Amino acid sequence: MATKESKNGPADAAPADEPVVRLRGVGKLYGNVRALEGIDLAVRPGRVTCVLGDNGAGKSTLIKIISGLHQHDEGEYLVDGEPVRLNNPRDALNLGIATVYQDLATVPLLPVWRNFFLGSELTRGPWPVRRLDIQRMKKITDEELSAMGIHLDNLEQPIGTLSGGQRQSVAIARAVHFGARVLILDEPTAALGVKQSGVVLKYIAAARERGLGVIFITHNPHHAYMVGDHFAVLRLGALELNAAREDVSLEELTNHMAGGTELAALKHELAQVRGVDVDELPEEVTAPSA
Ligand SMILES: Nc1ncnc2c1ncn2[C@@H]1O[C@H](COP(=O)(O)OP(=O)(O)OP(=O)(O)O)[C@@H](O)[C@H]1O
Repeated sequence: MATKESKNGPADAAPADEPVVRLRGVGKLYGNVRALEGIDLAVRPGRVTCVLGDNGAGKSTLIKIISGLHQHDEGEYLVDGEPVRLNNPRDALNLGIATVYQDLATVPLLPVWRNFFLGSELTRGPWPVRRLDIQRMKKITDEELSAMGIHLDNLEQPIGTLSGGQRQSVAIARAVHFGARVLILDEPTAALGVKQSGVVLKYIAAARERGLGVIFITHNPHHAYMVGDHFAVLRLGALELNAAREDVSLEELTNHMAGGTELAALKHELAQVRGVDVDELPEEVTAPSA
């Protein structure tokens, strides 16, 4: 079970605009490897918080802490304004924090509606003749997908026959149905082409419209900027940018992600290689902003 830490009692009710999830100075060590340090992050209802960063920057560690898979070693993790310590993902789910992983944990050969209710099947009738309530599960699946603007011709089709974008969208609708207030999306567009990524971005926006706080993990600043309200860029375990949309342009975000200084050095090296026309590389590579 999640334990609420005693510093704030239940009397300290969270004000209406309080973030659902807030991290204050959170740090994490794996032995003597420092994976995260001094992370401040707020996830508000009806807002998309994008977490960007290169490989090894600490994105997975951060979502593991928020989703209850790992515990933080430093700082505070607050839910509804109260410090918590989550022992497992069930604790996070009980607080309304759901994670949609890239592999989606679906059974490809089972119909869409079976996957929607996987592990939480509805039944009817008394024990020992209790049976699956197939009609109700199909109806709810249909209603929940429609509410997110997802229209499938046939809920009987195996989920493995859907496109990658559609499968992600079903997983998002499923999390919303089972009571998520905060949705963590682990690189949902990483393996998708342009069109399918567009499908997923549309449903991220739909989840926001339904009042969820969304944490969107991505490598891609363009995808982040299409739906993001707030941007956190991780670099070597620390936040190198933590800015609201109005305070950062797409160009700045791209430059932070690209590591402008490193790219400038790379461009210099490429200049020594025959056949690489460095003048064709983007201008910001040579003039990174601070
Ligand atoms: N279980 C572990 N034991 C030791 N070090 C770890 C462990 N997990 C992660 N690390 C280290 O912590 C740092 C952050 O890793 P993390 O996986 O969180 O980064 P990431 O941004 O998610 O990268 P990727 O996009 O490649 O998954 C890295 O230096 C990594 O080597």
